[in-house]
Amino acid sequence: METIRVNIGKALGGAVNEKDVFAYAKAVEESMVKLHEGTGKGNDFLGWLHLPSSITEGHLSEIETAAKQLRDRCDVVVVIGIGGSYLGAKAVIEALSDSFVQLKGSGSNPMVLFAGQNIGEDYLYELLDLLKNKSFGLINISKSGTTTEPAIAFRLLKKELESQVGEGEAKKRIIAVTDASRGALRKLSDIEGYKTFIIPDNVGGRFSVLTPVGLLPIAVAGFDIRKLVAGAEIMEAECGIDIPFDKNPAAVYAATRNALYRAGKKIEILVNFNPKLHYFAEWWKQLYGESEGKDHKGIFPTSVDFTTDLHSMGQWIQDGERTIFETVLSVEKMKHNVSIPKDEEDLDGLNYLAGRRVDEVNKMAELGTQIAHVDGGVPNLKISIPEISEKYLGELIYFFEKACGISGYLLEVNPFDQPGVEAYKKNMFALLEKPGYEDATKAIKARL
Ligand SMILES: O=P(O)(O)OC[C@H]1O[C@H](O)[C@H](O)[C@@H](O)[C@@H]1O
Repeated sequence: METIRVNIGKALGGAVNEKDVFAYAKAVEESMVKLHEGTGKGNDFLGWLHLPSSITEGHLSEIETAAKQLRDRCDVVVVIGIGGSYLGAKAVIEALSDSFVQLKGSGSNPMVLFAGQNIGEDYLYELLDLLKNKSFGLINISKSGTTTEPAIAFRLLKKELESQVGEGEAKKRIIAVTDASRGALRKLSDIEGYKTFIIPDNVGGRFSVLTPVGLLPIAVAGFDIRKLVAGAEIMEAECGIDIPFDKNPAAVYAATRNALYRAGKKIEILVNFNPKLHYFAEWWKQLYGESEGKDHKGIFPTSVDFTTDLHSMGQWIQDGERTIFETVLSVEKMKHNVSIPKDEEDLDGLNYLAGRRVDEVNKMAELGTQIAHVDGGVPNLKISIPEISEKYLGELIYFFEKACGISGYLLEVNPFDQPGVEAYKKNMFALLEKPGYEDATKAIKARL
């Protein structure tokens, strides 16, 4: 059976060698045990570990039925959420969709839009303006149920929806995904009688794409959540505790990036040569950034879209400070076939490419870049993806989650909390004079 594959060959021979990676084998094994026995830091957030294999038929059917309810009633569905309540669905939908879906439409599928992932006033104005002539519904996602950005978006969109279709019909077009009992969104949903899905207590936001947080919007967009989960289940087995170090992709990836970090490679760049994976990298950045960046430690996760960014960031990567390494998401097979046409005049000098596929040019750009960057002192890991499909995206999701858990323990941090995120929120609430923040308001205003 074909699966995604990790190749670390081009990461070795410079800053680290095979011995340095294998030196992590024992620590990786210990990290695995901590994850599987629940004895490590943050062990009340390990629900994601067996999520793919424990999702029931009944649960998937319930999600599909709710998705159908929205699909039948709405031309547009706005998914409201931020961070882990946004990026997984956005990543998968973007990867699987036609690049011009918003202009072409998507057959019988509703258009899926996002809100609550920023506090852009113009963004919200323009969205509300668009929705005025549309039959729309809402999926409101917040694990805590108290996050400011989605709460503002929901208040605005709910009002617009109710004024368009009335309160009764609006209730049928709103689905909430939130905590079982806590938070403002839970309270509101119970009072209004919205259909709700629960985010399990033991699954943190950035590990929640395989819960209704990701699965419901993905199903609404018309994609096969069963294949996504089945792909994740394949990697749950392939990255299992019983798979030896050198055969276990999550173990090898976690060990290699930690070996590189210890050798001074402080920045990991997730590279794609396929614009459909742009948001997959955004999802990955939250996963690794929030999991590892703490106690004044952690690889800084960043991303580039090639070849686009070879014409902007390429110079820095080739020639800047040697503190970086790259992890390339390499998609093997394209969905479509476009060949370069012959031109009699050949003024652009491209006839040497006539009859060859655009993807062949892209693949040579990828190979040429790998050789150039390795020559320039940038270690290069490669993750081969047979094609972009639900199955392989599911595999990628679980692979990265498992490697992240292992890697966080190798770094000796708690990979499952994010205390640092609260600092800006406290200041923002104090500056906005939120009730309960009176002392903080006084203190922060004195500093301005
Ligand atoms: O789902 P929510 O509770 O609304 O949280 C949404 C996001 O915002 C928080 O500030 C955290 O940093 C993220 O880990 C989380 O995914």
